[in-house]
Amino acid sequence: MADDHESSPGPPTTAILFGATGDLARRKLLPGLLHLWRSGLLPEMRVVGTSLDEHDRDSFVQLAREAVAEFSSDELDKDEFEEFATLLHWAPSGTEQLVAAVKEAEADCTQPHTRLHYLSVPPSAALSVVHQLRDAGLVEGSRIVMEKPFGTDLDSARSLNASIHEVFEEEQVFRIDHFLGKEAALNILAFRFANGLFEPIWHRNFIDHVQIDIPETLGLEGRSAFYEKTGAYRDMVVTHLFQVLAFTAMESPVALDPQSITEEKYKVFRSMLPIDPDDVVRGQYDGYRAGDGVDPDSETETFIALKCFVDNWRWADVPFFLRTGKQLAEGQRIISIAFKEPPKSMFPDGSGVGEHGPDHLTFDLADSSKMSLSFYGKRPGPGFRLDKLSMQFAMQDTDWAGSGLEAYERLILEAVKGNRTLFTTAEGVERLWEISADLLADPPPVRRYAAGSWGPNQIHQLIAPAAWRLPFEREWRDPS
Ligand SMILES: NC(=O)C1=CN([C@@H]2O[C@H](COP(=O)(O)OP(=O)(O)OC[C@H]3O[C@@H](n4cnc5c(N)ncnc54)[C@H](OP(=O)(O)O)[C@@H]3O)[C@@H](O)[C@H]2O)C=CC1
Ligand SMILES: O=C1O[C@H](COP(=O)(O)O)[C@@H](O)[C@H](O)[C@H]1O
Repeated sequence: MADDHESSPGPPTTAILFGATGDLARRKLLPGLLHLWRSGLLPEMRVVGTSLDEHDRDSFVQLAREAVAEFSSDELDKDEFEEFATLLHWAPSGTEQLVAAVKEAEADCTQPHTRLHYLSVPPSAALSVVHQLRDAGLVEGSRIVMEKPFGTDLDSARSLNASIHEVFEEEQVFRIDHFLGKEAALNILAFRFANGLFEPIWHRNFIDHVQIDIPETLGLEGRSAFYEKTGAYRDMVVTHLFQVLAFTAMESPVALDPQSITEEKYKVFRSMLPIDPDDVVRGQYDGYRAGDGVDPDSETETFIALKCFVDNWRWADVPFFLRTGKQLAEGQRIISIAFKEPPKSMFPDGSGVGEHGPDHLTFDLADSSKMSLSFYGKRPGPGFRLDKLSMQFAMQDTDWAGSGLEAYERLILEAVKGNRTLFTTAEGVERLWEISADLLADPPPVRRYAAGSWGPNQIHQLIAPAAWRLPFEREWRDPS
């Protein structure tokens, strides 16, 4: 990342999209590839789509046209679709058909293309695709993007990694976690390591606790059969929330390069204590069991809140509270760092100090980054009455508004360039399953919660005497 700035174009690329008719491909990958091509970041591109569906080139182009019309946020991308369509090819299922389609796609190319195999398929299909690529002779010099979840526990993750390594070198494997491609997540690194202000207080002497809170309002429309085997812990925590935790907790990397960042993240994972099932609240929203493909007695959690610890010199005894779930009251993605209260207060009882929780710093991981520093200040007027005030920053309010790449676009570009900085490694993934073993073996009971609520009541005991920062007492200020 340091040498190869993201604004430089990637090499000529053939993106081979397995699962090209699926939800992720339609919502993110096809619009993202079009955007990368149109913006000149992947100017020499071919796309080969494939899935188990019966398609040909024309019907695939039509599917991509509809996907772009529905999901692309950039009107110009929509306008230029027809030219992009000439770069699309379809491979009917079968190894020979795949080889033929890649050959056809690259027939008019004047330079060698980097082949990027994107496995946007259900986890159960991933290994068969890996073996198909081996049989098709499409492994050498290529890169492979693997979607989460990477296994369902330690044994399955080890076995999946071992099987992948029989075909691909680890350097060719890009395990994607799209939260690591979010502009706002990367801004945590900038904020922490490009400024002198906060890093000196970024540890247990000054920080009381950390919250990583990602409630979602959406339910499981069309995904309940997949989700029933996955649940909130595997879908969100062992993936996105722990990765975000690593960015928040890691030591300063030696450089902005894959090895340095990966080393520091892995040190965080190694320092994490095993998740104690007594520190976990699981929930399931009313109505989940009626979903297609869901067991009527399902114990799958659609909500999880937990307390965990990074047991190193910087963070020993500082609780990290994580929460995420479906069908909750609000959709938010925040990290909130709560500072310790002053040891003594000169302010008399009733002055308001501490009444609204600790002073804290909040990062909003929404597509356009926001940050807020909440602190106590004096209310204007007679006497000495204190209230919570805040300094807020919104990227949307700068000249850079709208110039970022969407997370999948950034990660596809980095994978094509062979830059592994923002991807997870086999050992990192395995360590996260290792600390999850006690919880997976002995999960606490699933408690019901009403759709549209904030989850089961037990979440308040989990975090007491602190309180969840969400729902916010005050809204983010509208920058405009
Ligand atoms: N959807 C999302 O928002 C996110 C998804 N992911 C991950 O992305 C992956 C895909 O998810 P999603 O798009 O939602 O799933 P879908 O079920 O919507 O799509 C899966 C796609 O894979 C195809 N497929 C299934 N088996 C094979 C196979 N053996 N060879 C080739 N293609 C195959 C399906 O084809 P057919 O329809 O013909 O069966 C379909 O096109 C999963 O690993 C998921 O965990 C990760 C983050 C977010
Ligand atoms: O990977 C996943 O992420 C989404 C949330 O991602 P976002 O970028 O839309 O916030 C989540 O809804 C989904 O269940 C999960 O599989």
